[in-house]
Amino acid sequence: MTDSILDLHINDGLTDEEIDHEKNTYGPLAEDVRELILLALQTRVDADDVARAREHLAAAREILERDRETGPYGTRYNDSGRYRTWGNAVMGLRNAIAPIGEIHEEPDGRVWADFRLNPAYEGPAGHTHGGVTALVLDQILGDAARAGGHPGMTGTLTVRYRRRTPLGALHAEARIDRVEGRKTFVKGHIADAEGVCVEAEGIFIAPQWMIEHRENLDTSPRRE
Ligand SMILES: CCCCCCCC(=O)SCCNC(=O)CCNC(=O)[C@H](O)C(C)(C)COP(=O)(O)OP(=O)(O)OC[C@H]1O[C@@H](n2cnc3c(N)ncnc32)[C@H](O)[C@@H]1OP(=O)(O)O
Repeated sequence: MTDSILDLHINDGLTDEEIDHEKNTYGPLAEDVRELILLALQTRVDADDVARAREHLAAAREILERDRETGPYGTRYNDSGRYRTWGNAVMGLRNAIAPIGEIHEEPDGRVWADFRLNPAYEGPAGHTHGGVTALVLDQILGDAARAGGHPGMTGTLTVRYRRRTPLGALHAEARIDRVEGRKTFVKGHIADAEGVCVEAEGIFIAPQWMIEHRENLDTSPRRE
């Protein structure tokens, strides 16, 4: 387990220009697929049109499969310190299910994101699935720990659902509460326009392997 995490931290030697090219090539593809996920849920066209659309999708899949990787994306970086976690389930640029585009880090340690959850994230009718809000909070709280200089794995995440979280425009934020040795305690929440919907507290623990290999890991503020 430990080795596989370190094995997936790879300096792939790309130039900044090559990274920008990849970003401009594959980012819009993920956007299109994100839109397709919603369309699969919402389209009302008839069976013939669905069949026709599926033929086009099969053709697109055939093109995309001509040259592909098979494993997880991991964390990739280059010599100028640009870290890419583009497969990340919450904010990966190339991951069509990732609901967050950008997570901001403030000098005072606050980490935040404004994002939208469309109906593909539904749990209770018309509202956000509780597992999705927990997913977002795990990432935001973990990022607050990392941005504050205390990266760790989630040991415990305690989530309190104070009221139903609507779909649509949401805001998430977190900051470090305290640090006790290898354990970092982080607090955060998700809010809609009316106020806080979900609160969370996380304990992020730096395992020994992470401390030993810290200089090679994803602790850079220049993560994208
Ligand atoms: C960095 C970018 C942001 C990433 C955001 C996404 C975050 C994630 O989703 S991470 C994935 C989910 N988490 C995991 O898979 C973690 C799996 N678990 C582990 O790897 C280990 O159990 C880990 C790292 C949590 C603790 O392992 P280890 O370092 O061996 O702990 P150990 O030496 O037993 O205990 C150290 C301290 O932590 C405490 N502790 C151990 N496990 C936990 C836990 N699960 N919860 C709370 N405290 C714990 C111990 O009591 C001990 O405390 P003290 O020092 O006061 O006695």
